Parts: sequence; C-alpha cells; structure tokens
Amino acid sequence: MVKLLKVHGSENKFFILDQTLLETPLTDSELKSVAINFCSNILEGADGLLVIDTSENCLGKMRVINADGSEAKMCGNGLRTVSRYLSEKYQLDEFQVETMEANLDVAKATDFYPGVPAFSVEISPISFKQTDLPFSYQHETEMIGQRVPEFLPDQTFTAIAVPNPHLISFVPEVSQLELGDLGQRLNGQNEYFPEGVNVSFSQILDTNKLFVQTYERGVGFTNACGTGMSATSLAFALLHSDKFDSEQDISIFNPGGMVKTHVTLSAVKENSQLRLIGNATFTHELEINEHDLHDNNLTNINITNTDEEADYQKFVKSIAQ
Ligand SMILES: N[C@H](CCC[C@H](N)C(=O)O)C(=O)O
Repeated sequence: MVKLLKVHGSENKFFILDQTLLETPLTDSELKSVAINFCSNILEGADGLLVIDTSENCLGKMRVINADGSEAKMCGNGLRTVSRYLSEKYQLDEFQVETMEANLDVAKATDFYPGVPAFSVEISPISFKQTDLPFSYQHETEMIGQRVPEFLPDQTFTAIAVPNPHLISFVPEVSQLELGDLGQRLNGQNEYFPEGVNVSFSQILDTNKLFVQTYERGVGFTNACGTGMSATSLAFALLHSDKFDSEQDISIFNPGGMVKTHVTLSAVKENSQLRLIGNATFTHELEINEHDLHDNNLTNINITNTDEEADYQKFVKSIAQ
C-alpha cells in the first residue's frame, strides 16, 4: 500500500506523493493522469500534485503538476508542505529541497497558531527577463510598472519569474471579474504569454500589508499562490518603497488566510532574496494499492482525516482584518 497526503498552504490545496516509497516510480504520463484525476475527483479536488523524488544533493526533490496536468517549475505554498513532510520523515528542521531550477533553503518556523505548523522557504531564482518569463510585448525586454492597455486600460503591470511566470498589478480594489478575464485570456492562445502566466492583483492595505488574489496558470482561481505572493512582494518593494519597511516581514492576506514574506532588495534586483513563511497543514492521509496508482484507478482509497483543519480555521478567525 502507498500513503499519500492531502495538504494545504493558505488553503492552496495539494496531494503529496512520495515516489521514493514506491516499488516502481510512476512514469511522467502516469503522473499527469493521476494528478488530473486526484485534483478533479478526490476529496473535492485540489490545485495540484506535489511529487517527491530522491535528490543527489538535497533531502528530497519536489516536482509540481498543476490540476490540468501541466508541470510547473516551482510552487511556494506546496514547498512549505513538502518541507514539513521531509522534516518529519527525516527529523530535521533545516535543509534544502531540490526544485527544477534551484536547491532551495527551507526551515521549520514558529507555529502560526496552536496546531498550525509553519515553514519558511526560499523563493529563487528571480528573473525579469522577457526571455525567462517568457513574454512578448512591443520590444520590451522587461515589464516593470508598465502600462499595458491591451491587458487593462488603467493599470500597470510587472512580470517576474520566480522561476515560474507571474504578472502582477496593484489595484485600488481586486475585481475578480477583471482578474478572471485577464487570467483566462493570458492562459489561452495569446500573443503575450505563449506559455501562460499566473496573474495576481494586489491591494495595498497598509505599510507591509497586502491583499493578493491569483488566477493561476494550469488551475484557475486558487485561495492563495505562494510564488504569486512572493513575486508580488518583490514588485511591492521595488515600486511602492513608501509603503515598504525592509526591516519587517510583509503580511499578505489572501482568500485562504495569510502568509508572510521577507524581501531583501539588492542593487541588482535579480539578486534580491525572497522568503515565504506560512502554514503547512496536512488535512488527510490516504492509502492506495500501488498497482491502482499506476493504473490511475482511484476507486479504492482509504482516507483518514487528520483534524488539523479545525486549528487552521481558528488561525483564520484570529487574523480577521
Ligand atoms: N500554477 C503555477 C504552479 C503552482 C504555483 C502556486 N500554487 C504556488 O503556491 O506557488 C504555475 O503553473 O506556475
């Protein structure tokens, strides 16, 4: 039998599959089918499948499969849950996790609330280059606080890869209608982001206090997007220095709760450092026969509730703005 977990970071929900426990790891096409099936049909679905494999230089390797089966370079909320899983598996509080483009530092952080474990994860590498996102707009090589009437008439936009692609706009108030419309346009056939992009709108609530909502590539609206909130924090530090205190964490409220980020700006903006700190909640333990997993037959799964969600909801009540 194989154990999986259902987890979330700020209610951005995932299944975790530790491939190192399998007799035979799933092939990439099996992973894609299983990710789509789990995310559509099991426990009211999820936003993605986080796959743990062995790593040569780190405690483990994380791969990210979106709900639509597409693979992403990185997942901030997911990395916190994978970090907790590896921390408990190997009894370590500080280590590195291998991701597609970087070995990232992760560490156990102070619980966000009694019964709400938290982890701090590095978000890296950072790029603003048109070729790294990728995007194409006129002859721009970067998009930072740029007017793009073709997206929306009265807003400015910033494109950052961390390293998955993000498009950020600061707005007086988040319009889900406009965010959803732009998110769908830029993740369908379009001339601007040929590989799609995670689109985040952010409202600046106060000094080092933001609200962020994201329409995610490969998923759609999610309750929170860790790399989205991290990229938004960097854009915020660069473009709204009057509201940015570099000594303090930034509190980022989102539809799923709240996380913190820390931005350390560098004169070379790509060398800035980003940390994402937030909950790593395990809501369910699942058990399935390995053959069924390979066959994408999810009809016989034993599911146990961990009861952690109740504590997370107490945390959410405690931060009500
Ligand atoms: N949808 C994203 C991957 C998941 C990122 C998000 N869930 C996070 O927490 O960073 C993409 O295709 O780039």
